[in-house]
Amino acid sequence: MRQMIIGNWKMHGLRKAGTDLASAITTEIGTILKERDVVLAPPFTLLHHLFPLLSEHGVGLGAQDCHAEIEGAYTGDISAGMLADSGVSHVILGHSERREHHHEYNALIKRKVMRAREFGLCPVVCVGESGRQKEENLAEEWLGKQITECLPPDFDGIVAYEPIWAIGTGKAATQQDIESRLTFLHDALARHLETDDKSMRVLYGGSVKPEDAASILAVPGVGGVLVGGASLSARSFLGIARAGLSLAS
Ligand SMILES: O=C[C@H](O)COP(=O)(O)O
Repeated sequence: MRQMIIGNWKMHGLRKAGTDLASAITTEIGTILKERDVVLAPPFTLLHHLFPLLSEHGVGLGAQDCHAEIEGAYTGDISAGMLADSGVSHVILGHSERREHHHEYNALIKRKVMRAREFGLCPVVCVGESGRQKEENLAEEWLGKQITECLPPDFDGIVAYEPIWAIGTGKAATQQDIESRLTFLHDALARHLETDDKSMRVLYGGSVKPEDAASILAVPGVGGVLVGGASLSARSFLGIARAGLSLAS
């Protein structure tokens, strides 16, 4: 399975800075794309603007959320159809920052996942436990619930394991922690989707940096990484995207 590297810019990037960042990344992405898939998820305001550049270089365009309804009186919201119309291929759903600041819950995320599929978008569904749940040994119960409640039975998208305690803290989970959680998630997915196929892409996200990317990407079962802060610099994002690859320059 090809690994996927997604850069989630979150609420960063005015037009000039975003264009410069995307240009610096696409200029050097060619050899990386021979071995890995790369998606950039800028803020909504840059989607339409960056689509031509990214598509010309084979980089996917990701959004950071969509509404669960097709259209309607939802001031400030963006529909899955609008994303598809702007060239978006992937949409991040259920990120812990959306769950926290926009009170998103599993049943709503599931509706968004189904809507995204309806419009041909690949959902990247985030799951992850809090520090407290980890300490109290409740992580697996929580992750299992997120899998069964967020994903429809015919789910064919991507899951991103993002422990909340690792996001934006500068301290990624250990290789052992990632491996054991990913084993759990692959099993939970197979049970929920009633399949023996455990090759679904499950990404890791949470303080991934160029210096530890190779070891994270080498963990068995890791389908790639979802990168936040380090995706805001071309140098660090490219460092992560090429980590562990033996690329002829
Ligand atoms: O979507 C990305 C994750 O929230 C990780 O963010 P981070 O790399 O800044 O910790």
